[in-house]
Amino acid sequence: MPLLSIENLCVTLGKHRILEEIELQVERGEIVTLVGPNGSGKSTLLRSIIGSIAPSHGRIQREPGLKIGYVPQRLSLDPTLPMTVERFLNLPHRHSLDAVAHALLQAGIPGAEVQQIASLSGGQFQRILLARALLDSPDLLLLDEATQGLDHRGIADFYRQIDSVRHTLGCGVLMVSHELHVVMRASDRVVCLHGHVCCQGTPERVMASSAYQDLFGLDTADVLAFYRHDHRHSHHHSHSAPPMDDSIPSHTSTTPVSERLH
Ligand SMILES: Nc1ncnc2c1ncn2[C@@H]1O[C@H](COP(=O)(O)OP(=O)(O)OP(=O)(O)O)[C@@H](O)[C@H]1O
Repeated sequence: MPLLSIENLCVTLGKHRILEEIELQVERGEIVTLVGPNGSGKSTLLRSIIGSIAPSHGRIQREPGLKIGYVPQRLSLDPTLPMTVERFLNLPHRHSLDAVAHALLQAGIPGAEVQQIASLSGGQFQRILLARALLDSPDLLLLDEATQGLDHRGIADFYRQIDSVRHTLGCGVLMVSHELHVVMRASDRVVCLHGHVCCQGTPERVMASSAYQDLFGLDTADVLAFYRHDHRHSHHHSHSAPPMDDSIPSHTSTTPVSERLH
């Protein structure tokens, strides 16, 4: 049984139908990324999965006992409020010192317990949010644009951490991202959303689909070229600096693309 199975999900907010007939599954150990233009319903879908938005139709089946870790798109804290990382991670429930230390390690920011939240950089704070989501060893990790505001290196590091976490925990990952270049390297499967699922499948197949190209336009060719650049070969550099390779190993899932054109 998949960790998560969504069938014919429809969501209406106010008078507007935001999501239409969504079909989606996430298996243990896979990274699935939702891409789509602004307002296409990505956050709404994640919020439906965590149960904060009720579907108007369809169903969301979770593996029995499924533990979900969620990194929201935005979390603003009052910067004048003195609060250590440890205290923040113990809200709303207390965790053991060991559990906090372990989550920080898994999130790639070990030993940050005593730091003040207000003193953290954007990238460090994103890792604290990731640590918070990892505290209960989730079976499914949901990330809503967790890398927004990070620079190129920070984004690559963050996705590398996610890849490591899914191997260590064996969890499934469903994430929303606008960073198409990185997404295509970091995901096993990509789901292109525009109110409905336009297409889904392996990154390369999704990028080659006309539904995806209609949504993302001409830039697609560049992304595809980037993705196809095979980093298993070696680079020859004439200088001693390390190669500028922020890539995350691509995966070889053979999931076929499914496509619906509207
Ligand atoms: N509580 C709400 N009531 C009414 N409409 C809402 C509500 N929340 C979101 N919407 C609308 O639902 C649509 C989808 O929003 P959502 O945040 O899911 O999109 P998104 O794909 O995550 O966008 P972005 O990439 O900009 O974050 C938008 O048109 C938004 O205005």
